Amino acid sequence: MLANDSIIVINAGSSSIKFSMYSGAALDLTMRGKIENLYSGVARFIAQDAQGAVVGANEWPDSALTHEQGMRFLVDFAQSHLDGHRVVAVGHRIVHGGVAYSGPVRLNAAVLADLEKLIPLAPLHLPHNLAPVRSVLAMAPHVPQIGCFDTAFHVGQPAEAQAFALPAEITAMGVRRYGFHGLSYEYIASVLPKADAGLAHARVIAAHLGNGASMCAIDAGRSVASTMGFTAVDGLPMGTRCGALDPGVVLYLMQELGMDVAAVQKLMYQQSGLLGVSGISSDMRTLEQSDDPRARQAIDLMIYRIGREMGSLAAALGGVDALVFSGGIGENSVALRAAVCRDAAWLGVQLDEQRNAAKPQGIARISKADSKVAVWVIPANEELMIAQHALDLVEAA
Ligand SMILES: Nc1ncnc2c1ncn2[C@@H]1O[C@H](COP(=O)(O)OP(=O)(O)O)[C@@H](O)[C@H]1O
Ligand SMILES: CC(=O)OP(=O)(O)O
Ligand SMILES: [Mg+2]
Repeated sequence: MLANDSIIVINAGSSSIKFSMYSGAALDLTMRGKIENLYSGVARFIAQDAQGAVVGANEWPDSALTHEQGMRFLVDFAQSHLDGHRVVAVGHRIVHGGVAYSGPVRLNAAVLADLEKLIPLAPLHLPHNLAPVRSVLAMAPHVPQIGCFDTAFHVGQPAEAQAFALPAEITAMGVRRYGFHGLSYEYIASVLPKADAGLAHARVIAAHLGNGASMCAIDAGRSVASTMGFTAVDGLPMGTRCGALDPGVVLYLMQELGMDVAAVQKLMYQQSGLLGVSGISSDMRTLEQSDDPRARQAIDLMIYRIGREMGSLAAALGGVDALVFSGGIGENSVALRAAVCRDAAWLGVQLDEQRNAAKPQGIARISKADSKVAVWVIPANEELMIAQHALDLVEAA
């Protein structure tokens, strides 16, 4: 990697597209940008250079911007802001790798065809993850594209953490728990020991709370359990996803209410969670500002379910030494962190209310000095993990 050689990273989430450009062998962040609020209200774009100066901004009022429209805008923007940088690789976050893809991989037509078969396992994400790969393949076929999987970090989980109690032949078909947000957890596991060397072998519960939300039990840097399972609809209630649901509900919806597969999928992925319970919004900021009791009810349900999952993950770990908040909600919602920590007092969590309320920027400890469980805020950085994996693969080639 020469100083002007750059890796572009694309992270297409369910409600946002983030992109970053890293340059030189040290992977210095040279530009980053984000379009958020896709499909709802006012979509916003902002891009910043290495110093944090705004180099681009846009707004799409009331237009319900799609991933495709967003990507088209970002490609145009990136091309006109390359500023002498040579793109040596494009790294992508790919939500599901299924059984076959357990580590970063060079993407080509054959791999794409394979991954397309996994779309039913991640209908809200995979089509948006794969579309930009195809566009870049068509525009610049010689540029290596690297896929990094959200499922990969969880591959080494104990067998019982991965298994459903289903007949063995169904399990053998790949119907098992995978876990997601793995790039986020991998980043957390990599930086936590740098923030506190005493936590290198710790039992950690990490909560990635964004539009998609999950929690992960990490033992000495390795994933041992996750709240997400076969798909990213399991576990916590999210912006628009219901999270864990008695499977009998699905049968009832189909048998008694006559809903077909598409309707049930839409209900579980797009009409539930914070949006469904509140009837107002999937956006935590909007709900926190509302005085409608249904907004409170939706937030309280999320907090309750985080607390329940914390108990479950603590059991998987045999105890807890640290709790980490990440993702748009985890990094920014002072009130949610306070409520979650109050509910987790039984585990030995003691939040420092002042540090929590100080809205920490960057990696910060927010628990009291004598808290048995250290509480940290670690801003999600899936993009850096992707850039590192892409660099490793390009250099190994
Ligand atoms: N200051 C804030 N206070 C509370 N919630 C916030 C704040 N900023 C962002 N959020 C919430 O974070 C969520 C989006 O998380 P993010 O990780 O950016 O999404 P994605 O999963 O699409 O990457 C939204 O619910 C948003 O309301
Ligand atoms: C896996 C997942 O839920 O991703 P996101 O948070 O980007 O929706
Ligand atoms: Mg996210």
